[in-house]
Amino acid sequence: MPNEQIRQAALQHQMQLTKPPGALGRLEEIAVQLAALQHTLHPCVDQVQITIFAADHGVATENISAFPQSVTTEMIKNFAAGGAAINVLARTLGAQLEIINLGTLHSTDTLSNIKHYHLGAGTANFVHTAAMSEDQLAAALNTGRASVEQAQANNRQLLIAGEMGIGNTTSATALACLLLNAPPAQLAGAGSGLDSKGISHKINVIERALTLHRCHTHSPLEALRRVGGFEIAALTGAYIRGAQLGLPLLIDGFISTVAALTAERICLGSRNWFIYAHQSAESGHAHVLKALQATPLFDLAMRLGEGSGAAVAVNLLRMACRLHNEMATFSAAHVSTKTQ
Ligand SMILES: O=C(O)c1ccc[n+]([C@@H]2O[C@H](COP(=O)([O-])O)[C@@H](O)[C@H]2O)c1
Ligand SMILES: Cc1cc2nc[nH]c2cc1C
Repeated sequence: MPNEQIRQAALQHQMQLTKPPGALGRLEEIAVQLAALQHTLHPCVDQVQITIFAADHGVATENISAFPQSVTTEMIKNFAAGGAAINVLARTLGAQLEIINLGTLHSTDTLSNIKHYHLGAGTANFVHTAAMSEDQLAAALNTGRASVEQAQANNRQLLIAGEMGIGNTTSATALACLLLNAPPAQLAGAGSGLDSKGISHKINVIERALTLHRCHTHSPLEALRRVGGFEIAALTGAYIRGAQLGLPLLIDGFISTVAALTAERICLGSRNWFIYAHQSAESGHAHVLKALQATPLFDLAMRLGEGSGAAVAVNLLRMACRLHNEMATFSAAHVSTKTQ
């Protein structure tokens, strides 16, 4: 559990800093939350791990994305070459970046700076059958779990687990519909760029899938197996393990938040370790955040994924920590707050 005594002490410390109490708004909340999560009065997020899980989705053959499935593989090559948004952000932050391919249609095996776990050439098309077998689900969850254990062994202070996979907003939407008992029309959005006709078709595809799976889905794990993706399961495993190990987890956009909700449903209390970076432009994100009682830090109308919104939030967290740790107290600065 987050340390309640430290949380109270950190709150007290904020009250003594040379500013009107509360004047640094959510920066104060962040510092206090990180203090409680890290069990220290001096929170710090200098050492950041960013892990991106990538995979393909069988449901992409239903024409539910603005981009062809081959883009997943092409983007993994781009990650390997250092040219994607998350590469730039990770370099800016001095963060460790790890890319894990869990199973794509086309092989990326020749790329030496990518980790490969070939669970299949993407998931099965969940309009017709379960997306994953029991073994594939277990392997994907384990991959996420192992990546977090390695991050902890490397003394990382903050984890960002992100994703890349053409079609994964359809998978994440179907999963959120099952977990929240919500209709697809409420949660489905444009993903990487569908127009309104494309969104209507996407809703129809998800409705057909839910008709097949709903009555067989009696647990969040089974929902994940039936309509999830390899990378969404890896994210879920990473979030559960991060919470178990007591590592603060910075959550990115729509797909990441659906995985965070899945983690919370599988392992109650996981969400105590989540910090929500941003409100994605993907329309279903607001609903999923609400279900987690989450208020993200900012809304920049981003909808990229690959952990990018979370990466943008890191410097806010760092500034919150430094303000908490380095500002003078009223007594140290000899500032009297007594009115005449
Ligand atoms: O993170 C988000 O909120 C987000 C919203 C829309 C799209 N994406 C990214 O776009 C891809 C999925 O879009 P789509 O339309 O193919 O389902 C996938 O690689 C995600 O990382 C991500
Ligand atoms: C080009 C592109 C880059 C991405 N990064 C994460 N999701 C993505 C989707 C597309 C289409």
